[in-house]
Amino acid sequence: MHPLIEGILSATELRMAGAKQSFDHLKSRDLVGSAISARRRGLIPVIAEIKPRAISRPLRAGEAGEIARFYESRGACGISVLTEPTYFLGSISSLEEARRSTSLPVLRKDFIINRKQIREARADLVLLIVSIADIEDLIEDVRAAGMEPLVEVHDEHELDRAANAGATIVGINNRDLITLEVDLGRFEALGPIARDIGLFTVAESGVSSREEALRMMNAGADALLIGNSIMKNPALLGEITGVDIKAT
Ligand SMILES: O=P(O)(O)OC[C@@H](O)[C@@H](O)c1c[nH]c2ccccc12
Repeated sequence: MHPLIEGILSATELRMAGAKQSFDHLKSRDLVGSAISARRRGLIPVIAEIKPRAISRPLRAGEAGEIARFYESRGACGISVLTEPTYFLGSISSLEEARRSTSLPVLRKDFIINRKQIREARADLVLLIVSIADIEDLIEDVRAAGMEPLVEVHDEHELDRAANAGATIVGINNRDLITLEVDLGRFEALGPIARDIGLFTVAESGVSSREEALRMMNAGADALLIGNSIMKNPALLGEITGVDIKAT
């Protein structure tokens, strides 16, 4: 494992020792339905990520809500919010703000390794990374809390594990968690296999143009997850989804 990821995991363990557990059971928002409706409107379905690390500073109060509303206006079908504070500069309050500010399904992006973390915040989807977590148990915990797991895989072995554990939405990460390098060929190799077994597939990481987005769609992606490029240049999102800005 990359030393950075190891550092994040130990910081997470420490933080969780004193974490609060608050939770409401409001109705969950449906990512699959939202992605399908985006496609019906002729848009590329993008889960747009709020990722403070990409701009090298934590967000100001209110900023996560503003970004979420902007993403919604540019045709996003979902919002992803990094909540990991130590390296990614994220926060639970950004997640709550983003969810309050739009009606889109919101994905909590963090390094979830225990069930306490799952009940820390209300999201619609929770990322579970096969290579770091005991997903066989955590998938059930996420569903018991009224949310849906988005299970992240990097290779065929992890994909099998996700499918056997009951995942229905999988994220195929183009970024290698050991070298942190991006290769869009990873989704092209694994996406079709995941689709063939009936999973909803999200192509994660490394997309920074309409062409690259189309490349992932041609490989069978049901949705894309994009962070860095749109945090740095938010106007890019409308180009990628294909939204008609004049109509918004
Ligand atoms: O910023 P990018 O290259 O567009 O990637 C977004 C998203 O896929 C990436 O942030 C991500 C994918 N899996 C993760 C797990 C933890 C933290 C972050 C991630």
